[in-house]
Amino acid sequence: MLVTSRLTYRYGEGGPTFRFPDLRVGVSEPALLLGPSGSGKSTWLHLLAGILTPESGSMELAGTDYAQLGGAALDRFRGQQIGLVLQRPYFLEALTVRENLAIARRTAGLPADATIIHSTLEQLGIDRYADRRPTQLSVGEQQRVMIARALVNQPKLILADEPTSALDKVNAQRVSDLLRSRAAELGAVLVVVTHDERLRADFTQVVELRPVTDQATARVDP
Ligand SMILES: Nc1ncnc2c1ncn2[C@@H]1O[C@H](COP(=O)(O)OP(=O)(O)OP(=O)(O)O)[C@@H](O)[C@H]1O
Repeated sequence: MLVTSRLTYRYGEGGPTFRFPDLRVGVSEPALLLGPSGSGKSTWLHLLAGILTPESGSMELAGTDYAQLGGAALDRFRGQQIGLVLQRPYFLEALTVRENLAIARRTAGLPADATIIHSTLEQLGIDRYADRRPTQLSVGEQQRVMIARALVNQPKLILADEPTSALDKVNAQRVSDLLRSRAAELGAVLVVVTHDERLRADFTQVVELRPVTDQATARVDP
């Protein structure tokens, strides 16, 4: 369960304060955070990912308020508990797909477990690309490798930032299906941030940010 309360963030002194809606997201209740450009979606995702530190508020995952963590403790928590999927793939290009996943595990202080790496690639239908470099794959295949890397540490929270915006309808649906089915299998909470309205029907909770600059408010669909 991910539970956030009264999260706020401000870019520098004098900048607008973003006040984010409280979230309560359980396993098998994936949440979609929608909002137009500039409404603060990426800011929100970066807070949830522990990349930005909130000005105030709490974020609790598996009993830990990680808004209170910093330094090495936050790095370890993020590496082991949170899997991040971004809009555009980025990889260590000199390394193979398999090696990219191994690095993701080692960076989080986990052993590079060949069995887990293989089964993660297999579940995403990309085990045959394990020894290729990511640049030798299509954009859609790279997207699946990025999802595999986000899942390889078996995180408790999967966050995805605009994972489908650059994809056509068929591939967008495939990515949405993969994220939801893998999250359910791992017993992980899934939160997707997007302006892609096509995803709305796939998600249990939809939270909308309004395009306001000094205060972000939301409507929560039951
Ligand atoms: N580093 C920064 N310094 C100051 N202001 C910033 C910074 N990053 C973002 N902002 C501002 O905060 C607001 C929200 O940005 P954010 O990227 O979170 O929006 P978004 O909803 O994700 O937009 P998009 O869909 O276009 O990516 C924008 O007005 C943006 O200009």
